[in-house]
Amino acid sequence: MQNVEQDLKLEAALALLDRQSLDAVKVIDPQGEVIGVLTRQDVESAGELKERLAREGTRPAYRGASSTVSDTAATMQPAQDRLTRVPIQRLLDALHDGVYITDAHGVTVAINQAYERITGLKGSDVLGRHMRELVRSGYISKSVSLEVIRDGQPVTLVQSLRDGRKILVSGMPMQADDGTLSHVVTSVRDITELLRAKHAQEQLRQLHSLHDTYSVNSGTDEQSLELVTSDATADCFALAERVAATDVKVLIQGETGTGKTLLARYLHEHSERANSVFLELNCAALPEGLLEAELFGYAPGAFTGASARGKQGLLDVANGGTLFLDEIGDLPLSLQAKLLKVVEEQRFMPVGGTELKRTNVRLLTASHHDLRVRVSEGRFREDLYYRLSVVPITLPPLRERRAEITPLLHHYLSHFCHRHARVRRFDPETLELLGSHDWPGNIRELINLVERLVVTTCDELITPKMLPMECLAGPSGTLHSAAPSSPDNSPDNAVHQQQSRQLLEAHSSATDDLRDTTLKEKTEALEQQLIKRALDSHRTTRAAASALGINQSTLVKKMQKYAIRR
Ligand SMILES: Nc1ncnc2c1ncn2[C@@H]1O[C@H](COP(=O)(O)OP(=O)(O)OP(=O)(O)O)[C@@H](O)[C@H]1O
Repeated sequence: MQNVEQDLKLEAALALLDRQSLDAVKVIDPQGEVIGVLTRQDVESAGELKERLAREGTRPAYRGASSTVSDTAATMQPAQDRLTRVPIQRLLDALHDGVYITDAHGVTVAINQAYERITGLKGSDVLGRHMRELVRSGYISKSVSLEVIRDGQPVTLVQSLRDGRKILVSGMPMQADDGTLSHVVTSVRDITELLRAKHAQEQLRQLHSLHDTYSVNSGTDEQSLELVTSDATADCFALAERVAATDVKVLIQGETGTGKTLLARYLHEHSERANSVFLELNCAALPEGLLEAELFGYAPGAFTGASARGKQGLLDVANGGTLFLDEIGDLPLSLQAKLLKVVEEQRFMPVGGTELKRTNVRLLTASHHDLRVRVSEGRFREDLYYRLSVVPITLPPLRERRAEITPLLHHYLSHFCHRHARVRRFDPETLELLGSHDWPGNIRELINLVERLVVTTCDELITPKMLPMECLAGPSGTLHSAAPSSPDNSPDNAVHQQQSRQLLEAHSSATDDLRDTTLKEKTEALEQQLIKRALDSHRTTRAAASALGINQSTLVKKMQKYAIRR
């Protein structure tokens, strides 16, 4: 804070701004009312003003009253005697930002040239008119001045002009000496370009964050399009290649893990949109509200907790590219109606929005449900089904394309050996067992198992005893197990693994001897062997029972039944 007592000419006032690194100077009229604010940016345009003043021989002077100069603003009073030589309008016109001044009642008393340039409104349209009247007659969409008068506080907001440009409007209340409101000074800045740059930045940010949530197209994806095919799937990929270049909607059906997403990427990468974005959204993964917001985006402050900036929907972000909607059969009916509009008109309404948005996106969809059944159950719109399934492709489960199992095992073994720097190979018997496994989780299950075997085994050779129990159950069901279908490292699974090893060993020695016996007898023989082994390797019946996954009393009963002693 400092006091200014000396006379200051206009140039000196501007220099003061510069020299003292002030951000703004308030300009006060002869009656002591603040009628303008010179910002640092205005100093830049002051050169032009000075030149003009010099040309006209005007040497305006300002007197710094015994007023306070803060770090950010200096208050100066025009010298009464020389005021007539300082046309305030000229000062306002020198500003780069638009200025709009009303009195305390909201009647327009001054605007500058920049305001006319930015808004396209003329002084003759607004001077002397009340803001309410201007809003009513449509000259101005919203009056910041009226808000400042109502609240007695500065107000800043972004307004849209009819030509789409955005302006930042900041209204400041100006007080008279007695503390009452005297004027409202509003500055107006065209921020269209600034917003455009910010928007681009925000789009980029959202795209980056999408990488974490969704699969965004990336040529470096390790699993991208490294295909193992057999006759059963080669036809699917050939068909995909034929239709990829067109924009037709493809509905991919198949069990989980059969490669639906991979096929969708394949379609995208063989299409003309290959250089644009590929986004994937799993419609079964989110509750309805969130799904709608992700897909269609929302307007700023559309609902409690919504970002004040709003959010772009995937339909927007994927504009020009491909949007893959996985598990489309789980899309709630209300959103199916909205999606139908996108399919038919390439337009959609963001949540809480007021304007329809256009999008040029190729929609690919997939479902593990039979969508026709969903339609017949009334859970999927028939019109949407036909729109989305112009070309339906069904990927068979892995058990129906067994020819792919061994190539897939080798493919992923070398992939994970490379990734984890290990050397591993499959024992032929292991390959045989895995080749006859039913793979309910399809290729994803196979990939997970291979990675797990690579990292958990110590020997180079992967033998059958290292396999989880469920993989020992061949298609004939000779050894059926209730083990969990996906491999994991839980203690439960360790028990199952141990059991499976025992079962396998028991199986190989028992099958020959028992060829002519009944299933019940075989099972009992195996059970006895397993119990004996468990008792051999554990000190107590409790530990043996736990290793077998049964409780102690069951084990004791079985020991009695088979007359097994410790
Ligand atoms: N023909 C193939 N050759 C090699 N890898 C494949 C093949 N098909 C699928 N995969 C791989 O199998 C895994 C599962 O495939 P994908 O995610 O495409 O299945 P999905 O049917 O979309 O599964 P979900 O229904 O659970 O979404 C992926 O890692 C994928 O790269």
